[in-house]
Amino acid sequence: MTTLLQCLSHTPLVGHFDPAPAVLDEVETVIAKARERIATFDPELVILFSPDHYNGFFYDVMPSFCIGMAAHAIGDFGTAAGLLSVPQALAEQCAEAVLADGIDAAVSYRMQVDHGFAQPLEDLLGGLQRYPVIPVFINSVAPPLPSFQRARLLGEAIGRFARSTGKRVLLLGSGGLSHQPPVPELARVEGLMADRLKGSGRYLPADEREARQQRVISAARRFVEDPNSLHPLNPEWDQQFLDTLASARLSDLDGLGNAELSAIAGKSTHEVKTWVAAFAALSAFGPFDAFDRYYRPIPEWIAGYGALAARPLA
Ligand SMILES: O=C(O)/C=C/c1cccc(O)c1O
Ligand SMILES: [Fe+2]
Repeated sequence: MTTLLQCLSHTPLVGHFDPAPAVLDEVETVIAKARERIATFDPELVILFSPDHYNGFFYDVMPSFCIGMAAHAIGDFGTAAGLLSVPQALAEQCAEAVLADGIDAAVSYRMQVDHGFAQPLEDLLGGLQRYPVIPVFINSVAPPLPSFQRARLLGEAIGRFARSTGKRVLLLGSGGLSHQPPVPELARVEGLMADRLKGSGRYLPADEREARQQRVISAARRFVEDPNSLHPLNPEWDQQFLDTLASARLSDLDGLGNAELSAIAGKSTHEVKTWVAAFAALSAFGPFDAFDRYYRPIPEWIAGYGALAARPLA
């Protein structure tokens, strides 16, 4: 097998405000199984699609897509901090191939990433540096957002590159499903917060970082008591989305507009474009089989929480 895919929701609330032990056990079992499968696959290259949450990408320059040539994680919410092991020459070849294929992704030689990248690297791979990883950012929170179609085409281009390497490639998608945590919006803030979103938030003072995290934890507590205190989770849409991916109907999502998705499932649901890109990359290897599907709405984590694996048909 030359490729394996694992998509998984992330949430920085893990360990800060957890669901009941039975739910936690269930999720840990799902993650442990995925981790074991990945260890057996023993990837030579990992390509990780993830969003950011105004920790590394800001409105000074906000790309739709960015491929990391080097990257470091900030360690927000207690996730791992430090350098990722990015194979620079291979990442450069990836960017060349993607641009030659018609997708104008930005590149970064100093990509700053948050829990969106760090959590799957820790939980699924065992750390930031365990395997060589090319990080691929998809803007999922800062309008104007890329469309489902562009995310799919990005994924297909990266998949063609991945296939051309001849390596055992693990494709990871991090984020989603339905959710809307209290991420600030440029159109709704002014003064210091607007300035933070425009770039001064790249190096937050410790007290502001702490206050920011506490705001999210408090919002989660309120959300459990009152599901309308944030945009409600949408298990029905989440399950349909998983059906769409599992049955390889990725282009069915092309017609779903960004405003429509926000209204149906919440403004951070655009993170599912990381899953679409990962599945599109897998599709470049031919027909695939999706398996080990998991889903549960977990309000404590402000997440329609899911997992789905896939591999090429034999
Ligand atoms: O505030 C943030 O940085 C993001 C929080 C969050 C909460 C729940 C689910 C997610 O995907 C998040 O990124
Ligand atoms: Fe997120």
